Amino acid sequence: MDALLTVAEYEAAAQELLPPGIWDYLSGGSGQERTLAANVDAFARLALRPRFLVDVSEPDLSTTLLGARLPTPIGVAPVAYHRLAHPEGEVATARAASLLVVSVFASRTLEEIAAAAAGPLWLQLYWFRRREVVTGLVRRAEDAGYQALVLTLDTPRVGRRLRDVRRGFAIPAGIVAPNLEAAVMAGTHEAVDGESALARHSREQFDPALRPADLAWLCAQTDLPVLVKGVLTARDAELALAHGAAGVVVSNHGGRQLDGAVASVDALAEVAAAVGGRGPVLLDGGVRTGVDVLRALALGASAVLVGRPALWGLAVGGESGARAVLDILAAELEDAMVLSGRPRLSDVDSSLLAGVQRP
Ligand SMILES: Cc1cc2nc3c(=O)[nH]c(=O)nc-3n(C[C@H](O)[C@H](O)[C@H](O)COP(=O)(O)O)c2cc1C
Ligand SMILES: O=C(O)C(=O)c1ccccc1
Repeated sequence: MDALLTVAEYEAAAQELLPPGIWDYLSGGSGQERTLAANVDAFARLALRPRFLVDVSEPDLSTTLLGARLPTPIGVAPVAYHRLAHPEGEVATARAASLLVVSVFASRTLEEIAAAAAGPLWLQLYWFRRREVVTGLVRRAEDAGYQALVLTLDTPRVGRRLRDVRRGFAIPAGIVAPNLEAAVMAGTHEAVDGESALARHSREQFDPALRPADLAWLCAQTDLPVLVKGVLTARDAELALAHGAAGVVVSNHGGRQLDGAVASVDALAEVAAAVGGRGPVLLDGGVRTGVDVLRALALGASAVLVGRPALWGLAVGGESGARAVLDILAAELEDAMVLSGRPRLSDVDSSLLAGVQRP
């Protein structure tokens, strides 16, 4: 087989390899999948304005995020159950990633992942009704050396993902979320009529009454920085920072929650302006090339996260497949920085984009 050269080629190879039900869970979105498609399409509409007569002989992709030096501004978004893609699951991803946001629904323990990790780990949390589940995870993350927490705001319940509803999707027996006690996980393996097992589970276990005061309470439980994920408006960025958040992840959950929500890259400039340098602004959703990474940085992102692309790499080749996908994105980003006359990330701003208001 010829080497796979693009994320799109990994996507096609992963689809060949994975059972259809797992493929649909990983790749699908909610509703008509309009936001899923919009995330990718919105990037393609952002045209670049290269400049020349700039010394681009030493491109530098490195950056600092929450005090940690990273070789590239590309991390892995929190995705549940990496063992759906590969038996080693998150341990393989952690070896490949320079920044991994571990899902609270990870299929390996926080400690196993920490022992394997090549770079910083952050732990993503949902707002469980049983608050002691949240605080217990915060303690474990601190003890295992995780460097930040990420509270996902966009999931008061799991969205209607019609592919999963039609298949009666449930997590296969044998793949578990070992960081959550069995009582909290009840029902995730049983198909139900008219709803995916995860959607039903989320209605039972997630507290949909999450308010700003709860975010402030979570921040007070820990010295770790707490980022909020799922921000699409200046209003929510401001509220979150005012209640203790250290940064935000601009995201629509990869088009899996509110179908019709704005493409994440189209929400980025508004959110970055509201944050105004008070903390990092990450973006996820639809990043499929290094040029997409550059576009997000130009609109104010401090770094980007990729969700599905990492899982496609994992499905194709475990640790080395995940690494290959991240290496493709980094190589494409370097190429785009050199060819656009922006050899350092500090050179990347909105002057790179056609038709974007410049300060
Ligand atoms: C299979 C799958 C599982 C996910 N699980 C979680 C999760 O447990 N927690 C979370 O905050 N986001 C979760 N997400 C959303 C991702 O963190 C991220 O927002 C999204 O995948 C980014 O879009 P992309 O896949 O286009 O890169 C999941 C996404 C996918 C595809
Ligand atoms: O599938 C998802 O996108 C997700 O966020 C989730 C929610 C609950 C359990 C597992 C994953």
